[in-house]
Amino acid sequence: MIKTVNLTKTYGTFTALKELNLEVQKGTVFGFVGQNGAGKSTTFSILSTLLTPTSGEARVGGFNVVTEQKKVRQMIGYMPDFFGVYDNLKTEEYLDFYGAAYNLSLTERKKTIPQMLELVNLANKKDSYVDSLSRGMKQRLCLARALIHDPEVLILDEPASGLDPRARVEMREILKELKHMDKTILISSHILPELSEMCDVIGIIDQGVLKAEGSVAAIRQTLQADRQISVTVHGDIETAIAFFEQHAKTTLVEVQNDVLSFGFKGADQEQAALLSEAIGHGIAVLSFRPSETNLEDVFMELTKEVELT
Ligand SMILES: Nc1ncnc2c1ncn2[C@@H]1O[C@H](COP(=O)(O)OP(=O)(O)OP(=O)(O)O)[C@@H](O)[C@H]1O
Repeated sequence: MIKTVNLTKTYGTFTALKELNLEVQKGTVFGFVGQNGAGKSTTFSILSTLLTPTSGEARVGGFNVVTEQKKVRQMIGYMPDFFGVYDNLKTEEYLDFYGAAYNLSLTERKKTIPQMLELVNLANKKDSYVDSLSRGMKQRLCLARALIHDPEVLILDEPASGLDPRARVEMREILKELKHMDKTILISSHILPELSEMCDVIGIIDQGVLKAEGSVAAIRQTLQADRQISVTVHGDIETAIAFFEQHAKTTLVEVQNDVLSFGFKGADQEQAALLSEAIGHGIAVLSFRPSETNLEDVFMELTKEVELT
């Protein structure tokens, strides 16, 4: 549904986005994670046809975002990170205005607008002025606006930013509903747990470069992030210390209260092999426990790498 090939955007000598290659399948919820300035909004603006790439290509539903803008715009609903609302309009009028802008007939608007207001939990606010709405409500109204022409693809730039925890939960529930409606959703955030829960695939971007892409579990595995392994043995701990110290994939072996721990860099398979080797060496392993790498650690690991280069 969405494909970018070597997508690049430069501002003068500054590269905001560097050779981004993305592929998002229909019906997928894709989470774009990165710190401020990583290049998320730049990517979303290009996909929404609002910004022209310097080089490379981007397609939505097979249509080129530069040469087939009209077709792309019909396919997407875009919710920018900063949005303006027309304060002197009532919510229903506001959606009517956008519906008309998308060439929906009066009959279509009369049918669609109540459905959209229902979907974003604003049915009881249809006669309220936009400026009387809370931030969370305004954000949901903008989501309804992005949905007014029933687009197949939704591009949501930090839809939960600035919302209190309750409003975030509400937003998340609406997005779950949209997922069930088989929309393809691209959503950005710098808050990882929020995305990991509701996205099928996550892409981590840093300084314009896509550092990793895949399911949360796959990202952890591909990165082979350093993990900490704790081992307890029955009997001779000295042999175990010597074994783990000489092993090529372990670092910083230490013992505390009869628990041996060390750093380990390797994939799951190699970790399993290490345990077999230890047993093969006659070490009576009682427990062998790797620490859980959470998404936050993965993210920190990735961005640390970039700072070092
Ligand atoms: N018009 C512009 N001129 C020059 N630099 C720009 C312009 N727009 C964006 N940038 C720079 O490009 C980089 C990427 O910005 P972008 O807005 O895509 O980041 P982001 O990941 O969306 O961050 P945020 O979460 O803060 O919105 C930033 O360093 C930003 O300062």
